[in-house]
Amino acid sequence: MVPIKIALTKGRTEEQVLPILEASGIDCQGLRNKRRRLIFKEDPRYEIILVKGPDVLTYLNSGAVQVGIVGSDILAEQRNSQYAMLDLSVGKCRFVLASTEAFDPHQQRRKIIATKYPNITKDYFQRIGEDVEIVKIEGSVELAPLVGLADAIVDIVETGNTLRENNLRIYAKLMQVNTKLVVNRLALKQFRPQLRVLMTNLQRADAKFAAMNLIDSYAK
Ligand SMILES: Nc1ncnc2c1ncn2[C@@H]1O[C@H](COP(=O)(O)OP(=O)(O)OP(=O)(O)O)[C@@H](O)[C@H]1O
Ligand SMILES: O=P(O)(O)OC[C@H]1O[C@H](OP(=O)(O)OP(=O)(O)O)[C@H](O)[C@@H]1O
Repeated sequence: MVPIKIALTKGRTEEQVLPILEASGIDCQGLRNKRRRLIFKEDPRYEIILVKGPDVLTYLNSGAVQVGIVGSDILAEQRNSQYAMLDLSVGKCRFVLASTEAFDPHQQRRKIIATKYPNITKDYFQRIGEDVEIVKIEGSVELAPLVGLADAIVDIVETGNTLRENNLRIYAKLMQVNTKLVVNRLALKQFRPQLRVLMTNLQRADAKFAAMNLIDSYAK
């Protein structure tokens, strides 16, 4: 049987999804002890490759992989047209507009907004009918309004710690984010029975984790 190829986003997503992959019955020994390896074939049903988030759709669209596991922030930013088939309960956070106390959301001057996500930012300001200048930066986004690079930022917030520790506050909530399983359109036909098994098992494993996390969060 030809294995299904899965592009898994390296880093935070990989760490959060790994227990779900294992609980779904996929052999992840290799991923657990990966060192610098990037391809994992321990489970004969799957070939898992580790890629940067923004590259997941490049692999998926080219047909190099059939399945991608990636944050909905990246899918929205890249205006994905493949099928996001499964919502996982991990990677949950949200997009916000944030800045210092001194920021005036109604300022007359055209605002400068710093972000890692220019399309999401553009779409948001278009929706509310405001023309802004967007400055794309690659990380530590919270710095931008503190050092005068921008008036405000559009970024991801999970716990709110990064905003708090940098004396920033939220001015608007844009959208929710979570990790998704995306499937290449062609693969849906070619790998239908195998994809059914993968998705059913993942959904079940994810539901179990979500329930356990819910109980833990209430029991704290
Ligand atoms: N603070 C957060 N809490 C929860 N999920 C997050 C958070 N930040 C990012 N994510 C989600 O996890 C994915 C991966 O985040 P990660 O921080 O590993 O990526 P990155 O910062 O873009 O990558 P890199 O560190 O390689 O530049 C994001 O695409 C998003 O879906
Ligand atoms: O609300 P919190 O729980 O504090 O999480 C929010 C932070 O997490 C992300 O940054 P990341 O850790 O990916 O670092 P980066 O600055 O390199 O993007 C995001 O860009 C925020 O800075």
